[in-house]
Amino acid sequence: MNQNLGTDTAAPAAATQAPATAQPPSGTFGGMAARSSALMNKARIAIRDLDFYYGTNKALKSISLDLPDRQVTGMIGPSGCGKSTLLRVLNRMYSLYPGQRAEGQVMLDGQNIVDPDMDLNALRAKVGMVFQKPTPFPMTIHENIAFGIRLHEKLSRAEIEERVEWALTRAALWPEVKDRLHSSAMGLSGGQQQRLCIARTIAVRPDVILFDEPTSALDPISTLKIEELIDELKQDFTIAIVTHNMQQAARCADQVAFFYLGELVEVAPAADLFTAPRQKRTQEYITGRFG
Ligand SMILES: Nc1ncnc2c1ncn2[C@@H]1O[C@H](COP(=O)(O)OP(=O)(O)OP(=O)(O)O)[C@@H](O)[C@H]1O
Repeated sequence: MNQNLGTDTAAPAAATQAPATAQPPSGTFGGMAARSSALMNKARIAIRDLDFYYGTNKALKSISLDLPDRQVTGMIGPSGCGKSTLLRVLNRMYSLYPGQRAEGQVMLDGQNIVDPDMDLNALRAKVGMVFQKPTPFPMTIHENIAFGIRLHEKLSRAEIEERVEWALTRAALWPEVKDRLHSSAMGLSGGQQQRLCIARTIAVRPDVILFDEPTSALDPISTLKIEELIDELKQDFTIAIVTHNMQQAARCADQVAFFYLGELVEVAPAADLFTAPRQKRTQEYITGRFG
């Protein structure tokens, strides 16, 4: 888990990307940006010149972006700019749909995720996804977690029990469900269901977790819990979160990427992007002039 990829497997990211190394950039940025950039870890996923097509509609245009190891990348931008499409590339969900295709490089552990030969089962064990609407399976709380573990690993019964407890604890749900593990997951509240989905995702011990607007269906208290959880989980997992909520991006993300019409306009450490964006379009978006 969490072996560093490094950036040696791919060409450097686009000019708008702050380097995902411990080296502060020289010259180009002001002192604050340089200090913040120095906080970015090495890339866990390195995206280079990625194009994506829905049939003839090009939804992503030459995207180059690093997801730093064990840090949170926030993805923001107006509706239809390609944020969810990018997440769907990172776990190859698009492969289920004929006519959808990606070109370019998305490097993880020395392999190109968009390569047709990529082993999709292995990829989905490494890259987990949490959706907008909580989607527990109609089975018990325990089975929701154990089911995925059994699919990916051969563990003894005792090891499965241990992993179930570990995942529910990491997802900050264990104290609330430990006495009702064999009740239906459908009886949990929306916020609890979303934490169950997070537990289900981390139970197979992925390296990367993708969150697609994970709190948009939740109340403010449940939202806060999920945000705190994301902050906790980044100690062990590399995280990408798509959100329409800029305060959420500012609270959760180490770096933020702003997309517009299928292009990556700018990526920077969160504090810099929200206080000193370098691109006019970013500034217009974060000040509410469009979107
Ligand atoms: N299944 C599809 N078939 C054809 N075009 C699609 C499909 N899904 C998305 N698109 C198009 O791809 C582009 C990017 O959509 P995407 O859903 O990635 O945007 P988004 O930034 O996630 O939007 P939102 O914030 O509204 O969820 C849009 O132009 C959209 O119309």
